[in-house]
Amino acid sequence: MPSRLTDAFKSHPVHLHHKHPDFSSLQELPDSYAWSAQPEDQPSPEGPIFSPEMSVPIVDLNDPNALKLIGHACKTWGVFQVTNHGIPNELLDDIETTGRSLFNLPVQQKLKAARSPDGVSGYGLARISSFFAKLMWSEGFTIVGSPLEHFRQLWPQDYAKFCDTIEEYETEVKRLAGRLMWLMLGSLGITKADVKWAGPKGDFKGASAAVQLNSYPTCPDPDRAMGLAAHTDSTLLTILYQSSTSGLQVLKEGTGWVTVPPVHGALVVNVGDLLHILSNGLYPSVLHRAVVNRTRHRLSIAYLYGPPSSVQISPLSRLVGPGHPPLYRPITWNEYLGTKAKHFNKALSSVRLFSPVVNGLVDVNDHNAVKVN
Ligand SMILES: C=C1C[C@]23C[C@@]1(O)CC[C@H]2[C@@]12CCC[C@@](C)(C(=O)O1)[C@H]2[C@@H]3C(=O)O
Ligand SMILES: O=C(O)CCC(=O)C(=O)O
Ligand SMILES: [Fe+2]
Repeated sequence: MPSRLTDAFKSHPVHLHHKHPDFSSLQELPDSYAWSAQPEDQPSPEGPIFSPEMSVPIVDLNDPNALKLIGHACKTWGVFQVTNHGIPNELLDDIETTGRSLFNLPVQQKLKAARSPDGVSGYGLARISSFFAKLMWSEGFTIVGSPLEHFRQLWPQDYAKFCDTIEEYETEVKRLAGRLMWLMLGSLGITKADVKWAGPKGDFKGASAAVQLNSYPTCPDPDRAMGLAAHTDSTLLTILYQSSTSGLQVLKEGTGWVTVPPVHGALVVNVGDLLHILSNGLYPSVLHRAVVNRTRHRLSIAYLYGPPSSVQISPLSRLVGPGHPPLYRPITWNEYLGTKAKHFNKALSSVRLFSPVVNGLVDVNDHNAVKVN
């Protein structure tokens, strides 16, 4: 039987020994949450620099040039924002309300739907927490497929309306993800005939995905705290709704951390590790993180989109040839998630066929796991 996304961590359970925090009771930042500043976090002596080249591109999907603009954004940034994407603002408001209702529940209630160490779905700390000595100022809730089972535990009387919202969002965002896949692949000259696992209609019907609700409560000392530590996503692509509070930052080579400002109704799309592999390294899987703030409880909703979980992903043959050897070995999404659970930010280099140093190639995705303290 082919494996499912829900089986991804069966052989790589992630044990988090941290207590689940009640953020609202913390008036001061406990030492366990105090991250020391990294050199790249220091403000530049000239102050913040703003210019169009320094901003994550915004692409209007109705623009006749969208394909080209997306290709350029993927190559230079690995991330862009989209407008006119077809997901109604009312649905974005509804999913934000659902997320807020969930995270506003008492901790003991949320823990009724806790994610198990070898499971994917449920409430808990970010999976990558186990790689860091310090705790992140956030909590998350992961949903794969139907949220029914967990939502019944959270709201025994009231779960139906919340389930409907999530399911409606999953339908809409899945359609958008398929459309974005063809725009991102199309910008590399890839056609439907090149990607057999996208299905006969090219609709990525068997794709797997997770909805990740992230909550970043108000923080008494935001400059020393970290919402979600720097990471790349183990996906083909991720679609993020970051509501109206900023917090998402992406690392731009040569510039440093760049804030992605919330644009009303826009969604952030980033290249994930598996699209980096498919593109044979042409599109970087962008390193990103979330910072927190003193006065606003920030919510973000990520749609983590990947291939059917047992399809072998490898550099597309059209992008491989003399002078362009395949840079990565084939790997399934489930196997890759296991590799990420073990190696975190070194997961991509662990599936790389050629060492970037030995071959004189610079791998923009050769990030080291940044352990703080
Ligand atoms: C499919 C998945 C990707 C993810 C692990 C997960 O099973 C569901 C949660 C995802 C997430 C969201 C926050 C950041 C991240 C690194 C994490 O800890 O959980 C990603 C994982 C990932 O992309 O590797
Ligand atoms: O909250 C954010 O802005 C980032 C969330 C994120 O990176 C993720 O869920 O993978
Ligand atoms: Fe992410």
